[in-house]
Amino acid sequence: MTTPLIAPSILSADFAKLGEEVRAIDTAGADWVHVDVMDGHFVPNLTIGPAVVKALRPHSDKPFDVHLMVSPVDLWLEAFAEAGADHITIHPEAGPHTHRTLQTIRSLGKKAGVVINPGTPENVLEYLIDMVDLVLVMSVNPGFGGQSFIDSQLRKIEAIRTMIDATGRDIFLEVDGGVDVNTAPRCIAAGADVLVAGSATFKGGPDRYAANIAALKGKTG
Ligand SMILES: O=C(CO)[C@@H](O)[C@H](O)COP(=O)(O)O
Ligand SMILES: [Co+2]
Repeated sequence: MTTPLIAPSILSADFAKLGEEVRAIDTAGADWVHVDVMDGHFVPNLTIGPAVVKALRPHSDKPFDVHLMVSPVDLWLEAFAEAGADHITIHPEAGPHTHRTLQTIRSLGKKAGVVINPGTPENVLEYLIDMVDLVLVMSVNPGFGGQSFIDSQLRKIEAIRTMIDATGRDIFLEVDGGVDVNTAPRCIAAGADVLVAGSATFKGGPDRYAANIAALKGKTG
């Protein structure tokens, strides 16, 4: 089975020592650093802004995968790009002109991604796929870490894998929410190549991060 890239969500890190936590997951084998940005309006939770991303940037050379759960989203693209985001992913529900939003992200020199909520069908990608470098399938409703994986999203991952393969381009297919050692292999079998994992990475504290990430990659120690 393909070895996935692992993107720990720092939403599950110790917020009192975020720089240290980012360094710890980097050393432990994280491939990307997933940053959940929530505005208390698009989703019922409030997290971090561009100043925190900028402060964390020197702590790792790994790509910063910034998941914007913010509406309206366009106002924030430049600030997160300048703060050091490498990937910026947006929800189509978070602004009136998704295609233009993706154009803007790319014009800022960043990889652009669309995030598909559990209740949103994959056909939202039909006229956007030429504009994306990654697709992020939410396997929980956005807003919180530690929720249970929604099984129905596996069928969506399979459908999006077929859509991506038909483009002939390299587009990452990422899954976010409730990913653990049990659900990870199912996501990979369905066609995912990047797994976001918050609780499953950070559980047990820093001494466990390397083993947790290895287990998500399907490598037993
Ligand atoms: O975007 C989100 C939640 O909105 C995620 O990135 C979660 O933070 C993942 O947490 P776990 O489900 O892996 O604990
Ligand atoms: Co996320």
